[in-house]
Amino acid sequence: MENMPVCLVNEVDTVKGPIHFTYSTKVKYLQPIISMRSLIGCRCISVCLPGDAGCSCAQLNGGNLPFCANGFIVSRKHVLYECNNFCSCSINCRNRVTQKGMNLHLEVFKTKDRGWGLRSWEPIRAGTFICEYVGEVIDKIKVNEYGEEDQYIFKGNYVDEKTLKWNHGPELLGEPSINDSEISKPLPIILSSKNVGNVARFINHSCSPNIFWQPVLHDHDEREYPHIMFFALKHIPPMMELTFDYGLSNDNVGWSVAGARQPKKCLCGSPKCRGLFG
Ligand SMILES: C[S@@+](CC[C@H](N)C(=O)[O-])C[C@H]1O[C@@H](n2cnc3c(N)ncnc32)[C@H](O)[C@@H]1O
Repeated sequence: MENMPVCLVNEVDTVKGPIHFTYSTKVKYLQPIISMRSLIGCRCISVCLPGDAGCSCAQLNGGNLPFCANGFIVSRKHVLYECNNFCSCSINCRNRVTQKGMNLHLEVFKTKDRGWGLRSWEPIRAGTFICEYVGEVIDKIKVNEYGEEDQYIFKGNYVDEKTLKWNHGPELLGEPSINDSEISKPLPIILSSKNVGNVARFINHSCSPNIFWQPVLHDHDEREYPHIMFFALKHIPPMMELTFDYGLSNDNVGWSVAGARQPKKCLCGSPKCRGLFG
């Protein structure tokens, strides 16, 4: 179903594979995409160019394009707009990255103490698109019903647009971070990949993560329901586990929250481990 096959490897015990779930490359929304607000296309010929005042997609991204020519993300936004079906630019436009799907040889592997995890056969450069968090959108009203037992819930916090710096995400350019805890708000979208999901459901938490998520719109314009796309925060050697920071719901630190109602004991092994996550 993916551009590249995904391997499943267990060198730790005799378990054959994860508990059954339906693999999907598409988010299951509460309503069909066709009934959602649609994006407006740009009028660029061939490809969009950075800094083009006439490109409406660049304007939606604050006046510039969020990807460099070879597809690495160079700016983080509250929501990032890719070019879409209504744009006149070609599929080769640099502002079409995540919509093309994942392009890495990823492997789901059994960790010693944290269930299954995800890693890549190839080295990954900082800023590379990795994969989307695919799941079923959960009705906010019903989240308590789901949340209790569901370790595959994705909930995120985002930083207010006014305070979001161009290079927000300290390790992307090696600058100090701003204190998220005082200014982060919950992202409206909540996803569960318990029953329907993709490789992203196997990404474990780390207090020193090597990937981050970014909300992206490319096939509808409902800002409340962006796609959650993962990118490399730093250069990642082959076979190193891919991890993101689930955050800690109690004190709102970090960008995202996943897991059970109560924070869990963290086994990430980082020297900067906070001890708990979720
Ligand atoms: C979204 S799932 C990740 C995939 C999961 N390891 C599996 O086997 O399906 C989240 C769950 O993985 C485990 N987990 C993830 N990161 C962990 C960490 N740093 N320490 C301990 N357990 C972790 C916890 O059980 C958590 O609720």
